[in-house]
Amino acid sequence: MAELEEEVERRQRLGQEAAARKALIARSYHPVRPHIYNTLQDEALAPEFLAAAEYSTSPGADLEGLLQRLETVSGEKRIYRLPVFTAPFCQALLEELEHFEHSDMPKGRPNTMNNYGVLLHELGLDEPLVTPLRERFLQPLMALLYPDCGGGWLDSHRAFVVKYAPGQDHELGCHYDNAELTLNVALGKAFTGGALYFGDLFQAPSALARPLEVEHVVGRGILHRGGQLHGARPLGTGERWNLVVWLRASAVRNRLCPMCCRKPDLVDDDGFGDGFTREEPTTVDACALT
Ligand SMILES: O=C(O)CCC(=O)C(=O)O
Ligand SMILES: [Fe+2]
Repeated sequence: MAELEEEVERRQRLGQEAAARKALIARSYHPVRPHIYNTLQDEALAPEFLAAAEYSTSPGADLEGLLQRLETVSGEKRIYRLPVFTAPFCQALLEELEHFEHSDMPKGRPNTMNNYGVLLHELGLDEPLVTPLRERFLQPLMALLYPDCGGGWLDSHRAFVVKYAPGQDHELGCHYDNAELTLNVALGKAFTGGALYFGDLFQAPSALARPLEVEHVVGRGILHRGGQLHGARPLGTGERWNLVVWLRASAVRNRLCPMCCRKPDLVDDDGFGDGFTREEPTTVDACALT
């Protein structure tokens, strides 16, 4: 019980501590690639990603048409893949993240399973990079791919970078995300191993019976439902940095918390918090299992 109480208190402090780190970083951190902090430009995005997003916003766009513009990794598990950023943008983002990692700035870690990596909102990258990525590009794509999981109702996110390297974290246990939908982009560097494995939705009876192995491809992003059980195999060689964006739809999660599967009991928090809102939920067609 004491351990549990301590964990509850730790989680209650997270929002305030993150806000304090963000303020300190904004005051004293000097980026090495300042252009990363400018508003996201189309030039940073892979042509395939731009084309898929543009198609998704065009009149008459449908799922079948979109599926011709991206790779279906598993139709049954509804896992898809497509290039997201250009190689030079991946490189610049990696250089910036590595520079920050080596700085003496305070760092909030992505979650209890990752001891390295960075929370993008603490670095000040939410407003210029992740929010436009979600609103302009991911939302139309996700609305066609996952209309039943809030894909058309995304209104917040939690974005972070996970890092695996020799002597640091090297694998990730099986889990489901605190997200309706997830984008996971392999930024680099060069590595072997580290494949993702996917089971079924976590509510399914034998959800991890026959996992599907999915190798990362540098520059490409994997799209999946947050509730799909998954983990990362051990890193072989090299260093792996991935950008993970947990996408949230308050219209879905306000009704049922995706972590505890109960009606949420809310407390105030800073920023996006965990993506819940106090507004009357919009009516969406969501399946309780997704
Ligand atoms: O290591 C990876 O690429 C997966 C990361 C992940 O699933 C997560 O952070 O939620
Ligand atoms: Fe995950």
